[in-house]
Amino acid sequence: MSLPGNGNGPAAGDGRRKVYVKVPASTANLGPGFDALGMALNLYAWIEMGIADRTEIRLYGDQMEGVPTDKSNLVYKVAQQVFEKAGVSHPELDIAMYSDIPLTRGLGSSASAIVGALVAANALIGSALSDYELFQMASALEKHPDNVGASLFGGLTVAFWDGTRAEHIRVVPEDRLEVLVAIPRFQLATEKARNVLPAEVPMKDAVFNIGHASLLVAAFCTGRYDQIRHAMKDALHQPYRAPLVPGMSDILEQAEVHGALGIALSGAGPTLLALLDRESGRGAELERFLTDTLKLHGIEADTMRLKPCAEGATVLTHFDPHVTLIDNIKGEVRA
Ligand SMILES: Nc1ncnc2c1ncn2[C@@H]1O[C@H](COP(=O)(O)OP(=O)(O)OP(=O)(O)O)[C@@H](O)[C@H]1O
Ligand SMILES: N[C@@H](CCO)C(=O)O
Repeated sequence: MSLPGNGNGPAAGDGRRKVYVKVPASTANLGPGFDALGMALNLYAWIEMGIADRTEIRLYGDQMEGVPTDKSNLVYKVAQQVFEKAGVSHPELDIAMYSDIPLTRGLGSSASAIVGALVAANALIGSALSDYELFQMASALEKHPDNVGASLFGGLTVAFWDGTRAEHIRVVPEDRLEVLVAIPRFQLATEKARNVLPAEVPMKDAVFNIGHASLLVAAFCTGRYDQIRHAMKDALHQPYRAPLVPGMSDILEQAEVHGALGIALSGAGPTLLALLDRESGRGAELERFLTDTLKLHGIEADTMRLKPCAEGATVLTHFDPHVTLIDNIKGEVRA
């Protein structure tokens, strides 16, 4: 993380209650589990929220460029939905947010904002809504349950949303599973990456994905990581999205030769996400392969070594309302 220095806005010193939420990034689909599988990652955003006389929204970190600071902000709007559902009114909010999750890259930034806002607003009103209700709201807002399920509950989530209800089961991957992401230095909005998908798919492709997604879940549940290379294949979205990410097809074809247990487009992209066995010792080779291949296709990318995160969004009780959000986070990182 790269935290800014001090002087990032006023400390919460008016004596009113503030709540703090830490929410993980997420990767969706994991190849074949389109709109169904999600995994929380140890890359985070933090939200501070309090009731105020006048709305103020402060955004910190390198990842917030272009995000509005008025009442059109997603966090503000989602918080209002929580209050409305709970039958209370708090039109003015003091919100601060710091995020290490890159925007519009396929690492669930919008889901982190939605989930962080839901959990923070709910905490502010004494947890009037259940986690199940928050999950229904999150899935309806994001229009698919994969990223929001992972950010809310942590671990690997297997979920559906049928347009009116969402259900999920959480599985915690073993410790030896590591994640390597290559994040191209360009943004790809989910909306754009969904618009290239066909409205209908051949039955054989649907059957292909049901088998592969099912095998992938079974591989996670049983620790049969040798099956991930076979299971993490997709016929429903990656073939259509490949032209949006130059180099992606070569990477999907060859990453296992360079040490990946499996590889996929992360969410709607453009990030590519490889799973690794910690004991393989091949992380550096794989990292080179990913960045070199993207570079061959004219794409600069940054890599991050991550891990699955077992915990979902968490209300932090140890943050001090008398210092800034940034100072609280710095304290947490040091702790
Ligand atoms: N902290 C935030 N506050 C307000 N809005 C945000 C925040 N983070 C993300 N967003 C909104 O979400 C948009 C990005 O959502 P999008 O679904 O395109 O990408 P993503 O969530 O990063 O990727 P993916 O869904 O593929 O994992 C941003 O352009 C912004 O409008
Ligand atoms: N399942 C979604 C995740 C992106 O938010 C997609 O692939 O479009």
